[in-house]
Amino acid sequence: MARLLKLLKQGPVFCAKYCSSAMSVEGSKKEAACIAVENNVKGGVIGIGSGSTIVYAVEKLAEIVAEQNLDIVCIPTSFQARQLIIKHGLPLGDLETHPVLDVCIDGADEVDTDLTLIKGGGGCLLQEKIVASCAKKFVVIADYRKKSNNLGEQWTKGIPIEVIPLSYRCVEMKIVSQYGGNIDLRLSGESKAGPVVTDNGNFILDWKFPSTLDWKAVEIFLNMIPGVVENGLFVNMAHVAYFGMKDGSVMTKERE
Ligand SMILES: O=C[C@H](O)[C@H](O)[C@H](O)COP(=O)(O)O
Repeated sequence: MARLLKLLKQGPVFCAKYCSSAMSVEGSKKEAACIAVENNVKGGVIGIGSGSTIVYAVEKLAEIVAEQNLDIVCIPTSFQARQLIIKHGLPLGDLETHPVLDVCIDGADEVDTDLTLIKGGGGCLLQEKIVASCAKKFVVIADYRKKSNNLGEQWTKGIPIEVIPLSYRCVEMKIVSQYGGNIDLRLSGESKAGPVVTDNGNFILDWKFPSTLDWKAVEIFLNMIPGVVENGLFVNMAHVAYFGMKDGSVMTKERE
């Protein structure tokens, strides 16, 4: 109890839930997702992110919509998100009919102390960034492995960059000549020979950057390269992050 009281006094970083048992990664994703949905969904237009953590958020959303008879519309950020919404019988909308969202909830690959994010580990960064940019509130849900002091400490696969296929070599060269590091074209692996093709028909480059950089400047630089469609840096977008911690607590961090 003393520990809980201490956590509650930590300003914008506080413990929303506490229990003493050790938590698995999946358990911590679920805790973060459930608390985030409980605290941020009151009805309205909801952006649904992509990845494994959002699955728990959609389950919780379906539960509270049924319990409280909430009036919502869900806007997907990917093929996967659309399928999740349909699977749970939630109302499906799009940005054409709902260009302003009340809240968007999504996972992240890494979250630094400024709530700058790396996203796109699952290749969905483009639609995720579009949908999040239309939301009045962008809520991030993540397990404890995603929380870091500096980007690159936890997520070592690099910043995903979605590119028009014919441009990928030129984009690689321009990034490396400006900032260094190294870049891999993301490949499909065993499921198919050749590159990953995104929901939008593009390729993904994964840029292992050499050091901590001015992320806003990097984001702008990347998006100015002809052929780049979007990059996985989300700067000044997240309003709040919920981290499921190893001890079963959920830590909340608001953007200052
Ligand atoms: O492209 C994928 C998305 O950006 C995901 O939100 C991100 O990779 C986090 O996914 P997960 O919740 O599976 O860790």
